[in-house]
Amino acid sequence: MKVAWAGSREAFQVSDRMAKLVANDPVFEKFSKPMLGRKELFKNTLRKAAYAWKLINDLRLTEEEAKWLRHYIDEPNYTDLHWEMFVPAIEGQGTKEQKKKWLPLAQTMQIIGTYAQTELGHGSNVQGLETTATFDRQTDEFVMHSPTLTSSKWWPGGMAKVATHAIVYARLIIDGLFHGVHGFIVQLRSLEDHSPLPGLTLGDIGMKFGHGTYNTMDNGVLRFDHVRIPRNQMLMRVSQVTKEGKYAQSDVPRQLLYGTMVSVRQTIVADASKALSRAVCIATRYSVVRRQFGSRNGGPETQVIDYKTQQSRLFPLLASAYAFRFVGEWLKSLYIDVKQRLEANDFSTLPETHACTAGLKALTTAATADGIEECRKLCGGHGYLISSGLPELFAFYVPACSYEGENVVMMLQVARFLVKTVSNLGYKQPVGTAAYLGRVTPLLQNNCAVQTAEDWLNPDAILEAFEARAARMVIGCGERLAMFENPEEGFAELSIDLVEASLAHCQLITVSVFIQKLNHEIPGNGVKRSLEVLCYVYALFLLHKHQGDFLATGYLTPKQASLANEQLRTLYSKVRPNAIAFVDSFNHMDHYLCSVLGRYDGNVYPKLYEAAWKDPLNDSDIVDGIQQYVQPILKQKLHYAKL
Ligand SMILES: CC/C=C\C/C=C\C/C=C\C/C=C\C/C=C\C/C=C\C=C\C(=O)SCCNC(=O)CCNC(=O)[C@H](O)C(C)(C)COP(=O)(O)OP(=O)(O)OC[C@H]1O[C@@H](n2cnc3c(N)ncnc32)[C@H](O)[C@@H]1OP(=O)(O)O
Ligand SMILES: Cc1cc2nc3c(=O)[nH]c(=O)nc-3n(C[C@H](O)[C@H](O)[C@H](O)COP(=O)(O)OP(=O)(O)OC[C@H]3O[C@@H](n4cnc5c(N)ncnc54)[C@H](O)[C@@H]3O)c2cc1C
Repeated sequence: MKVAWAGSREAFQVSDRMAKLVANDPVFEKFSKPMLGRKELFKNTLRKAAYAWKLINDLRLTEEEAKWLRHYIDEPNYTDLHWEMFVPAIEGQGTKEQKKKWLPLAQTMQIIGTYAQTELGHGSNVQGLETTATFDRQTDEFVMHSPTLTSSKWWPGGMAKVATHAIVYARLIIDGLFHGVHGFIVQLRSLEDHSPLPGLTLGDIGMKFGHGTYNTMDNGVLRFDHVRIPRNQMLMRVSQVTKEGKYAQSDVPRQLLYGTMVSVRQTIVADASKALSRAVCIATRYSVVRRQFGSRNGGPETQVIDYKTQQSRLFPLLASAYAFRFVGEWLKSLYIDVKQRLEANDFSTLPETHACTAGLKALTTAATADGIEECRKLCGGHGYLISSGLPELFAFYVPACSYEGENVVMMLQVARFLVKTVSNLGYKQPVGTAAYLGRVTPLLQNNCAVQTAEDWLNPDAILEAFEARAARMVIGCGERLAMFENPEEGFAELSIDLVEASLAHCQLITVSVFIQKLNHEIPGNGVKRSLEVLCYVYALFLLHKHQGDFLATGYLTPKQASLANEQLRTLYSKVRPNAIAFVDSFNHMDHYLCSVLGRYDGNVYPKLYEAAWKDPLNDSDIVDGIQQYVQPILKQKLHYAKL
């Protein structure tokens, strides 16, 4: 199962080696992080990042190994933006010459980059960005300027204190004419003494949610006061500006300017299963250790994992972790394919890839963020302790619902893709993830054939149910949209339904990828049978949760919906004996989990007790402030009524 989770034996070995490397090195200790102040926390992260870079070079780690190493170090920092956004932006949007000049500098970290798109006033609406890049023909330069307070760049990671360079997105202006938003490579700091270059105001935007997690990152603010950069620092694969000030667009579609976001959204989907599996691992192990009620004749109480209600909250999350792992793997291969096509100037699959990355990013991050919080509740009161590992994980994870495309905004992008697909149905056969929309007639006419709970243990029945629900919701939206004279007005009016239809479409993708995975790639019958159980749990849990959609679209009868729920309860009993094996298969080490409740050895209570004594408040019996503020109250002998 560890191999099935990792994707291959080689993938398992690489990640396992890196997990052990990090866990066994005292530099990467992280248990004391929540006790550090901001400055110490930040410096500590800089130290770890520098040490990691040294390891990567000394041990000659491959790109894959280096990614895993950074993952297990488990502290967001400037290198994430450098590797995940700055470098890919140059790769995807730079010309050959630009790549030749900038990539070697970035790949050896002689320069450190960030991605400066969002502004104080605009994040989702990229076309609304206000920063200007005005071409000056006399000097062959762009003048970068922040004309308003709301045009201040706001959020870019690593920008406040570390990055030497940034890809800055700004409105291109030539001779007073606006030519849309483009990316520019801008140097921010001196490579000699790290001071901000003249004309730039740079700072940190302040503390963020949680304590020890995202505050290791220096998210920054940046303002330009007429800062000049050479013309050849505009990323020019999509559009070019000549030294005469002529603006030209190549055959490459403008959407490629958004290409870096497609790449990172894909990574975010692949990473969702890491965060969810981590929370599920903690909650499952603890649910086996924790006992409440049910003791008879002085015997042990019941393990809380044996309560059906605990199972009904925990096991769907376990199944979701596996579903997200497989859909992440699938999306990665879709992305690798589109990347190769884009390099060869084939842009045909970009719209579908954009819809998949946007929608699955929204689906997986929302479910993971909610799932982590559910795991905290599944651990009762102890889940609220930092030493459970869950509060910090939650604080680290929740911004994923906002960054790289706010989730609702992303679902609306999926909706645009679906509406377009439906309106083209007469003359363009949909392919890939939208292929089912080409079979609307049977999907709209046929109803579910399930008659017994057992009948739900059938991938075809499940797939058809999810296809019919998505098709009926999408087509329904399409029909209502057609009644509006102004399509944009209609889209806005129906946006709530469109977001729900997009979710149905994305859930269909996750369910069908899980089913495909079972059909083709699982080594070992035992592993395959166990994963089948999780696949059914995932699908029937979604069906139960969204049964309103399945019933309202008329595909299911109430009886069939209740048979699905009956089968789901039976499936929980099949998951129970393997629950620990399922979470051990994630291969999460204690160092990575950083959780007393989720320890591999299950030795929870002594370690919980021990961890409490490490709190700085327990350094002495009488702490600072007691004599000054508590003792006087005790000694005054005043009755509150007399105050
Ligand atoms: C603990 C951690 C430890 C270690 C980590 C270790 C390793 C790290 C590993 C991974 C890192 C992973 C995650 C990162 C971690 C943290 C986050 C850090 C950084 C975060 C960065 C950011 O957030 S950067 C800013 C991101 N901003 C956004 O996402 C903005 C969202 N808005 C948009 O995308 C667009 O503006 C819009 C799509 C909403 C609308 O665009 P608009 O210009 O108005 O265009 P439309 O008219 O709607 O569309 C025009 C057509 O273009 C199509 N389109 C839109 N977007 C794309 C696209 N991306 N690709 C292709 N096509 C696109 C659209 O569909 C339209 O097409 P038509 O055919 O209909 O014309
Ligand atoms: C931790 C973190 C790190 C980040 N790092 C970076 C970075 O490195 N570089 C960078 O450039 N940016 C970064 N960002 C910024 C991030 O990309 C934006 O915050 C994100 O894209 C959301 O945009 P917004 O803040 O403008 O949200 P808004 O769009 O203002 O969202 C507010 C609300 O409005 C709703 N809404 C907006 N538009 C619509 C619409 N058309 N229809 C319906 N509802 C709508 C949203 O659903 C949401 O509920 C980071 C953000 C965070 C939290």
